[in-house]
Amino acid sequence: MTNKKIRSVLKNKRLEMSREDRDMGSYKIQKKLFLWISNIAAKSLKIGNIIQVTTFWPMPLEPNIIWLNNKLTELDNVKLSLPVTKDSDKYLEFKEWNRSISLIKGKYGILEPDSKYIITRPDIILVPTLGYSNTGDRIGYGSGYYDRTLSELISKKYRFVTIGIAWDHGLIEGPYKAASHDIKLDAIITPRGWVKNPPE
Ligand SMILES: Nc1nc2c(c(=O)[nH]1)N(C=O)[C@@H](CNc1ccc(C(=O)N[C@@H](CCC(=O)O)C(=O)O)cc1)CN2
Ligand SMILES: Nc1ncnc2c1ncn2[C@@H]1O[C@H](COP(=O)(O)OP(=O)(O)OP(=O)(O)O)[C@@H](O)[C@H]1O
Repeated sequence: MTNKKIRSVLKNKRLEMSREDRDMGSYKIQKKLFLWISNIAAKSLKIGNIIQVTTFWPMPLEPNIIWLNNKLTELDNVKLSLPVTKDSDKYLEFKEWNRSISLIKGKYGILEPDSKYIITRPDIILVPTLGYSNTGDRIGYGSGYYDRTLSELISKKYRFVTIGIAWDHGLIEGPYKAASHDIKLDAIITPRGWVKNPPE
């Protein structure tokens, strides 16, 4: 199957989810992720480190992680940022977000921070993921924003952990042949749990 075909199959499966499945699934993802991130934050707090977490503001059919985003603002040593698309190129910028920074509609109707401060070195990146394999391959909407942005961070030798956030049905059946530009996710979480375990 081509990536285009996989995308359309997965988008249809996503459309077929009931409101209850979406709500319960989002709840499970957020609960596990909050536990994982707050554990890391607690360890880092002891050594006085701040954790930069790049999350995303969900689109209507994606796992709804708004509760998580708000909850993470309560952790003292966690700083959040959200992806912002630019008109000039297809790289994402990660802009600082907290409860006193308002969100404004950007491209594709996605909410983005109304802030000027760009985070260049995230520690943890939550990546919206439409399709995935058990070994961390990822399919997004096909514009390559995350592949481009992550490969740039890797080329700068920055160290960070990527967590794909997906629905259970996003598992790609059969062998998946990744493109050379595809960046593997370090871990993937779905309502059922971790598909690929995160480090630590
Ligand atoms: N919540 C969220 N934020 C994100 C992304 C994402 O996938 N999800 N992105 C990931 O790169 C970036 C924005 N890039 C995007 C690229 C393409 C489409 C897109 O093709 N949208 C379809 C409909 C999507 C859907 O079916 O829900 C469209 O507009 O027709 C959306 C976002 C950064 N922010
Ligand atoms: N590092 C890169 N440099 C230049 N172009 C890239 C890079 N990564 C991906 N692309 C281009 O982006 C396009 C989309 O890639 P791909 O189909 O892998 O997207 P995706 O991972 O599904 O989408 P997204 O990251 O937007 O959610 C392709 O045409 C690809 O050539």
